[in-house]
Amino acid sequence: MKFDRSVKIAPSILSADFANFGAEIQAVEAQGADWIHVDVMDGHFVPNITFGPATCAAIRPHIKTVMDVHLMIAPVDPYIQAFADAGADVITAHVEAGPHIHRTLQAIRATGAKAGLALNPGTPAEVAAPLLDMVDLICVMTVNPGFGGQKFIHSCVQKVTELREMIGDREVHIEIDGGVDPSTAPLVIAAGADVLVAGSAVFKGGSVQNPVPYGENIRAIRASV
Ligand SMILES: O=C(CO)[C@H](O)[C@H](O)COP(=O)(O)O
Ligand SMILES: [Fe+2]
Repeated sequence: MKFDRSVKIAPSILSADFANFGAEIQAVEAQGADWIHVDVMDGHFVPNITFGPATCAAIRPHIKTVMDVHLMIAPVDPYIQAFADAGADVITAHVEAGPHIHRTLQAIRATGAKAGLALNPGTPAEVAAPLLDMVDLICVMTVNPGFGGQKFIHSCVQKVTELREMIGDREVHIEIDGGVDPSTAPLVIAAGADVLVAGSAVFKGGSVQNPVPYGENIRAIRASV
């Protein structure tokens, strides 16, 4: 996976048809998705449950681009190798999910996957400062994690500005996750983000049988920035 700073749109399959992940992924990629964002929730770190490494392994052959796995689970460390074996290109863990984020990031990189660090809306940018040389991506949550379709929290935009400044010329992506649509995307891109996760804003109005709205929705976000 080569680093580049261009704007990337990563549809979250949290808003896809759970009985049809393979076809949904192929549809959004055909309609212009740059990465595929995969939300793993455990009903403990967040109040919702999605799926685990077996589902990730099953959908992997359908992804031609980048498999971006967002782990909303605690603990994280016992499961890192399983998600790497499932074919994740990026594995993102939350700083709030345990006491040893430094060890977690080391363990992710040791698998060969890119290491992501996610920050909840209530977590300040400064927590990332000692970790900047250990991360390939910082995921700024712009909703409280657990559900799709929530409202973007505007106070998080300032955090993106602070992180962009802290990152300097390091090759670290800033990803925005939650409530991204054509009205909020320009705010975070202007602040320095380059990866836009979007679930409801990409999948709305379309289906595997009628994927054209997926393309329209992706193009609307791209055109807005
Ligand atoms: O991590 C997530 C929720 O915890 C999802 O990636 C995020 O909410 C995307 O959904 P939407 O674009 O509908 O807000
Ligand atoms: Fe996510």
